[in-house]
Amino acid sequence: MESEADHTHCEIDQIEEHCARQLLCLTEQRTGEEPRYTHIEQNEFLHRRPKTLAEEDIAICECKYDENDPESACGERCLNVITNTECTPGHCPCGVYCKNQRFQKCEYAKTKLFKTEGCGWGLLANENIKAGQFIIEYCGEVITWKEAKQRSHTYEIQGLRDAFIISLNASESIDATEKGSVARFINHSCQPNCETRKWNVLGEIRVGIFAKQDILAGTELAYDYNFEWYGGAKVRCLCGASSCSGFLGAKSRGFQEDTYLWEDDDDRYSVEKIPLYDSAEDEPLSRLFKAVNSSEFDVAEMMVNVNVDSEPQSTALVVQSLDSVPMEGVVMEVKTEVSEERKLYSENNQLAISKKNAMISRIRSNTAGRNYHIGSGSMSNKRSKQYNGKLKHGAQKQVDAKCVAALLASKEAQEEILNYERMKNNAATHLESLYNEIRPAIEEHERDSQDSVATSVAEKWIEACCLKLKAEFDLYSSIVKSIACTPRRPFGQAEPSDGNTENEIKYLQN
Ligand SMILES: C[S@@+](CC[C@H](N)C(=O)[O-])C[C@H]1O[C@@H](n2cnc3c(N)ncnc32)[C@H](O)[C@@H]1O
Repeated sequence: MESEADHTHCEIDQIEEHCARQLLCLTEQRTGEEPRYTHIEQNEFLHRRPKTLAEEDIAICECKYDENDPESACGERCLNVITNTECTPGHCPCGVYCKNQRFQKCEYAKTKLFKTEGCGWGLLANENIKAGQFIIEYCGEVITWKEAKQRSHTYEIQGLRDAFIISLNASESIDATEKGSVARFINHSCQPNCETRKWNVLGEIRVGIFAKQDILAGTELAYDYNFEWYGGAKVRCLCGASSCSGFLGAKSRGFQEDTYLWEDDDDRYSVEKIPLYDSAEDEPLSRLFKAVNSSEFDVAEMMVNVNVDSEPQSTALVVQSLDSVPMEGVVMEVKTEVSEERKLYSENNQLAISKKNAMISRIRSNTAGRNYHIGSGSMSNKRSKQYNGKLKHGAQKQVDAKCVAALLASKEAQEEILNYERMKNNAATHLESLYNEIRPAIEEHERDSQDSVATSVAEKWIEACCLKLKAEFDLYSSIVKSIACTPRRPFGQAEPSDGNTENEIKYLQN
């Protein structure tokens, strides 16, 4: 049974931990080492006052404390817990025994900051953590969405490599760049052991990091950022999971629209320093730390090992090239070997195709799990040069119908191809105007981290996509048919002026 004395001990522990963290910040700031930030354990509201809960809005649960049943004092069955709402002190029937004030009382798991290989700083469990356990609150400055966009642009210009802005709700974000809790150091993994959850605490939404599974002391904590990488750098994901999506925020629009990588000139992402894992079995829970037997675990020793003795075991990392990163969305690949001496593929369509795929991707994905966003800062010249000219996997090559038609001897075949091309272009124009029409709706839903795109919007888009795909299919099948059945015009010969040139065979009609 918990007593008042236990509570006092717990508070003293928390104060000690708080002081230790402040000291760490100050020490690091003094020695000029990263990370430099101000440690806070409460969100700071920059554009408004924190909400105060009106008496009538206080959610009071029906729990009754029973000393023989620890779960009775606001455990899993508590109505407030079920609705992700913390009990209000002074109003909970369980009084001091209420276990549902974890954010308010900073009931964090013990964690430890450490230097990773390749991902900057990271956070590890400094005690065994149970599945579902609240680990820490993601604290920072609460700012408007607009301010978040401006800030991330500024950070980008300043050359800040790490992103610390997460989405709080439809119109607000938390920026932990300058001020935050140690949750700001938790790295991303495509196979994470933690997740974020939003809780209503005294009327305000707050973001917590929770364990998805039992986590042994010494294991690096990680959650799936799934963030909206609206602009700025793409960061190659170094989580090492077999299911790794290749990049941080790989599902986001920004990922598909932007084209440069931080790592190109960043020592931190030097790929030869990353250990190579041959198979999923070989893959550790964390790329950096295998699960450590907690009884033998010594954080101090490990910190030394990490900082001093961390020479890489392997000198190679298989890095997926950007070209091979799978994109969501419907793409059509047509391979035609029409001519060696003529360039049949137009790259002008790359941007448009990429944009459409990004759109489809957004419609498909549910935004509920997305946490991060980066403002739509423009790409610096330096960065844009580094990645110029690289094609992304999803941006499939497009057949230049006019070039193909010009190679054919049959005027009828030429006309058919050009006709299908016109239809395809019309469908593309329709899709383009639809994109502009529904864009505000899409963006609005993207900002709302709890919602997904409305079905009516998605249906409209899908219909236009299908029409365009059909038009493309018609065009490409016409090209394939023509190439298979119509002789080519000999190289250097003028284009046929009518359908009866010498070389022509009767064009195969439908
Ligand atoms: C919220 S911060 C995490 C703390 C950060 N590592 C630091 O040193 O302050 C997010 C940044 O960490 C880096 N990062 C996090 N997870 C990563 C991963 N799986 N692969 C590569 N970089 C990662 C990226 O630079 C990202 O923008």
